[in-house]
Order: sequence, then C-alpha cells, then structure tokens
Amino acid sequence: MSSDAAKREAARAALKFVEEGCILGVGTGSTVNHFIDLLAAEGPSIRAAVSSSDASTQRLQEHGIEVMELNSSGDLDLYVDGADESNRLLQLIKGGGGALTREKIIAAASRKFVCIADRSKLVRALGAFPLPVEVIPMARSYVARKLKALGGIPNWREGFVTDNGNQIIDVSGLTISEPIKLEDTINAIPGVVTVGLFARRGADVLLLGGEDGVERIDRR
Ligand SMILES: O=C(CO)[C@H](O)[C@H](O)COP(=O)(O)O
Repeated sequence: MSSDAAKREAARAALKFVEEGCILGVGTGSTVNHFIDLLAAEGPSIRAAVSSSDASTQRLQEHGIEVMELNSSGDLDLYVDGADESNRLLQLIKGGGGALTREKIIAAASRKFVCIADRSKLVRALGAFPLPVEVIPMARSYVARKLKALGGIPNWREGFVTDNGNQIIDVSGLTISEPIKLEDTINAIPGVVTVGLFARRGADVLLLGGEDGVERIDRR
C-alpha cells in the first residue's frame, strides 16, 4: 500500500468521529486533503468548518462546505489534523506544511483532537523530522542563534511565507527527550510565534493507516 493510500484510509477512519450538524476543526496537509474530500463525498453533513489554513479553506469551499472564523464558532468538539511525527504519548511534530500556529490554536480550542497519518509517522522519539518554528521576520536570525544554542541546526525555509505573514525555521539535530520542556523553552524565545511541538496539547486519538488497516492509539 502506498503512503498516500494509507493516509486516505486513516482519513476515512476519522469520519466516524464527525457528528452531523457540528462545527468541525480542520487541519492542513495531504492527509487532511483526503479527509476533506471524503467528508464531502461520504461523511455526515456538517454545519461549518473552522480551517487552519488558506489552502484548507479553499478546498473546503470548493466542496461547498461553509468556513467559519474561530472567533465566531466558540470552542469546538472535534479537530481533525495530520502530523509529521507522533510518539506513543501522542505528542506531535507538526508544521511541515507551515500551518502550525493556526493548527495549534484550533487544537487548543477543541475538546478532541483526532490525528490522522500513515504508519511511518509513528516514532519512538520525536526529532528526526526537522522541527518547524514560526518566527516574526525581523527576529529570524536572533531566533536562529538561540535555537543553535539549544543544540539545533536551524535552516530558514527560504521563500516560504506563512498565512500569518511570518517565516519558518526548520530545526534539525535536536534531541527531544523532554518534549513539553522544549516546547516551553522555544515558545519563550522573543520573536517565536509558535513551535511545531504539540506536546502540552497533543492528540487524543491517533489513527494510523497501513498495510493491515487502520490502527487506533488513544492518549493514555
Ligand atoms: O502540520 C501539518 C501542516 O502544517 C501537517 O499536518 C503535516 O505536515 C502532515 O502533512 P501530511 O498530511 O501532508 O503528511
């Protein structure tokens, strides 16, 4: 089974968490694209979606799904999103698509976060995937020096601008033995908008598509 087919099966499995008439939080990425397409084709009819990116907003609207601002929706019952890595505690690295800040906000505003991915995303320890950090543009070099001092190798995602008008630094070489501590440390650097470590608010349910079907892991 291809990784794309595995993502699609994980996305399909998330449909059963969606309740008719709800306002649904929707993430960003290729797995979520499958989810949006499947939701429109065979999922329950929802009242509206709160979207984590311009790309997801466009896709939702192309399917005729109304998109609502988080400022109008209040807290959400469910958020569905992908991830770049997850450990068994369902702490995540996200932001490969650059939508980490809005994703973190919607995850925080949601009672349940269902994460969908192919099985390759499950890792013993986070950090092989370069950790994305969204930064205010004028702080980029300063933040990069601070990330270097933490032991990372910062790499500016040159040419990429987030939906919030900011820039991304991808940090490789970090040993992420204490994800919550590292999330707090990086978030405290002036100029950082947010780090793509979702450790304080990880997923509640992880659905992993693979050869043997979809494995479900619940947060302990
Ligand atoms: O965090 C994200 C975007 O900011 C995505 O969820 C993450 O990059 C996974 O993407 P994909 O589903 O394409 O593998």
